[in-house]
Amino acid sequence: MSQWLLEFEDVYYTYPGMTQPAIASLTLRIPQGKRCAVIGQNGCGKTTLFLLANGLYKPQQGKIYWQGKPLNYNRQSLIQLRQQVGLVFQNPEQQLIASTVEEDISYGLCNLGLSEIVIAERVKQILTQFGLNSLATRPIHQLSLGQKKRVCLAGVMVLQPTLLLLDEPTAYLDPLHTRQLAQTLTKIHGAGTTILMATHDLEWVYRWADWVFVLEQGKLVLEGTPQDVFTQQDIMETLQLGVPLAFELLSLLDKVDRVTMIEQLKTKILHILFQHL
Ligand SMILES: Nc1ncnc2c1ncn2[C@@H]1O[C@H](COP(=O)(O)OP(=O)(O)OP(=O)(O)O)[C@@H](O)[C@H]1O
Repeated sequence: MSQWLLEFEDVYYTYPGMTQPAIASLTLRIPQGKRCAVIGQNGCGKTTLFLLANGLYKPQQGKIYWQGKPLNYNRQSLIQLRQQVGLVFQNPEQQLIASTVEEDISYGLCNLGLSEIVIAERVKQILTQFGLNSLATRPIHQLSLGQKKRVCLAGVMVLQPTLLLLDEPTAYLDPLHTRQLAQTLTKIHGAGTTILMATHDLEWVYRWADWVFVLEQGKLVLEGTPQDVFTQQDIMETLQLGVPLAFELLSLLDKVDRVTMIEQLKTKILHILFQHL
């Protein structure tokens, strides 16, 4: 099997009525088994990339391949693709459609034509796995935002996707729920799912990702390990993205020679901290 799960080859996508493409000449390959992050300024095309990746949008030019085969846009192929490429939207309100938690989680399984017994079993397992048992029969509108986000992730993971796409999953989460999400994603990745996350949280990217894609105006401008990408500090500053504070402070240690005084180091660290305010 190819080492690439999903491949974009010179893809263009322009929204109806718009003149500028949201995705332009995009060539990008998602490596199997990795924790990938896609970063870039607001409006650089991250969400559009995801909507193309699971076939909700069709490129006007270029090709997208899933496991080496070009995407097919007939109904049956798209149902299969969306089971394998799970997308968690940034805003849970766009994703949650049923009235209760367990109904919502079972919705996607019903589309796969599974028996009621299998569906009930899979829903039960995922409710337990995501700590949602006490909320199973709760109306969706009564949940907190953090709980809704967890239900969205459970509703996608119940389909056992090969690739999980997460659009800004840490947005609006408090530190506790951000840590819980990190633990959940570690388990999901450990069980064999490749993950691609869009985020503005560079500290998270630095600690979490194996591979980073940097987009600008719908194009891939940089990719590599977090270390490789953030070492291109000039490019990251030109793109107005900057680099993670942790990276910058740790890089400082590499530059310090033995004779540099501690006081000088402290001054430099304070200077960097102020730049990150
Ligand atoms: N429905 C739409 N109709 C027209 N233009 C759109 C639509 N959705 C997005 N766009 C435009 O497409 C471009 C890419 O938007 P997209 O939402 O993919 O960016 P993004 O990187 O996800 O942004 P953010 O970080 O703010 O979530 C932007 O210029 C945006 O204005």
